[in-house]
Amino acid sequence: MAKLIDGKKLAGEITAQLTEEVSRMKEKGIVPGLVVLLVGDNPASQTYVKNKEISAKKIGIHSVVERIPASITEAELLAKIEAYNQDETIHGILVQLPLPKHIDADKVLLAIHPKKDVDGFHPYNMGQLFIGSPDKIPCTPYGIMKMLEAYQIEPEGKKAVVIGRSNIVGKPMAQLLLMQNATVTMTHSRTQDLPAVAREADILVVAIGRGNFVTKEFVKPGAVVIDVGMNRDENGKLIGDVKFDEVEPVAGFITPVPGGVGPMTIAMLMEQTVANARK
Ligand SMILES: NC(=O)C1=CN([C@@H]2O[C@H](COP(=O)(O)OP(=O)(O)OC[C@H]3O[C@@H](n4cnc5c(N)ncnc54)[C@H](OP(=O)(O)O)[C@@H]3O)[C@@H](O)[C@H]2O)C=CC1
Ligand SMILES: Nc1nc(=O)c2c([nH]1)NC[C@@H]1CN(c3ccc(C(=O)N[C@@H](CCC(=O)O)C(=O)O)cc3)C=[N+]21
Repeated sequence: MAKLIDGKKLAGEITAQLTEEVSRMKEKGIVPGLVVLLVGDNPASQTYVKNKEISAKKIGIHSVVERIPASITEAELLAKIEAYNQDETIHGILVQLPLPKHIDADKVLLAIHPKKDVDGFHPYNMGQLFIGSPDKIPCTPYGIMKMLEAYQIEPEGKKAVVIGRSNIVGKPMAQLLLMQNATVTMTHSRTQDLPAVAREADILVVAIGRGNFVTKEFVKPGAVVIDVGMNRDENGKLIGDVKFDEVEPVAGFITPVPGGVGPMTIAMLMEQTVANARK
């Protein structure tokens, strides 16, 4: 049976440390501030934003959530971002993705000041990551690296396979594993014989967005399986991309959904916001 990687517990420990640190910062008159801009009423986004709000409150981060109607124009949204770029009480700006179709997400991410880009999605921060000197790191892959570290899983020399090549998860994930000297294979929807490729992995990271897609045929016995997926089944229950009950007996380590990668993503967002206020 696989050992469970408890993201929720680890995120709780990180949150507790941040809470202490923020109370010390407040004695010096510093209050970390985070703004989340949520455009439209994507129900999935609402849950994430709610969890971020709860976590920020717990830590003592000044948290602003702007719920903006989908009818906002691109120019109006860019103006809001510019105002937060100038606002000294705000150390982190996050624009929840996806955005409505009439708004160019690339333009929006480019408008966030790289120093306040606690998501690590700005092309400057992405570039820094890919040349090997990161400052802000995309929170989901960053949280995954923290989980590996906490469970003493050493990527060096291991074969890592990443399924999914999005800018927010798959690509930065592969880069972080590469920086830790793993031998990394990136796979996607055009990969031929994906189960055979995945079966080579000592560390398998799955970020596809299809419930229960990864079955035991994808997993080498003893492998570390990290499930990024957040999907709803026919009953509305939250499920990962990995068929947990089937893979768990084969894997060496596995992350659950919920309680795995999700809480760590939020913890890293808080960490990068506090780090910014510290500077
Ligand atoms: N827990 C967390 O904190 C987070 C969870 N998520 C979740 O992770 C999942 C992935 O998110 P994200 O990276 O944004 O997704 P995207 O939809 O942006 O990308 C999905 C990737 O999966 C690949 N893919 C799709 N179908 C297959 C297939 N049948 N075989 C192989 N590869 C496939 C796509 O390939 P191609 O490029 O060829 O189209 C693409 O590269 C979602 O469930 C999302 O909700 C996302 C962010 C944070
Ligand atoms: N600019 C931007 N940055 C993001 O980081 C970002 C985004 N846009 N868009 C959407 C994805 C998704 N995402 C999640 C974060 C936390 C949970 C999370 O807290 N999950 C919990 C509970 C979920 C629940 O119970 O509903 C868990 O897995 O245990 C999930 C998903 C961040 N994303």
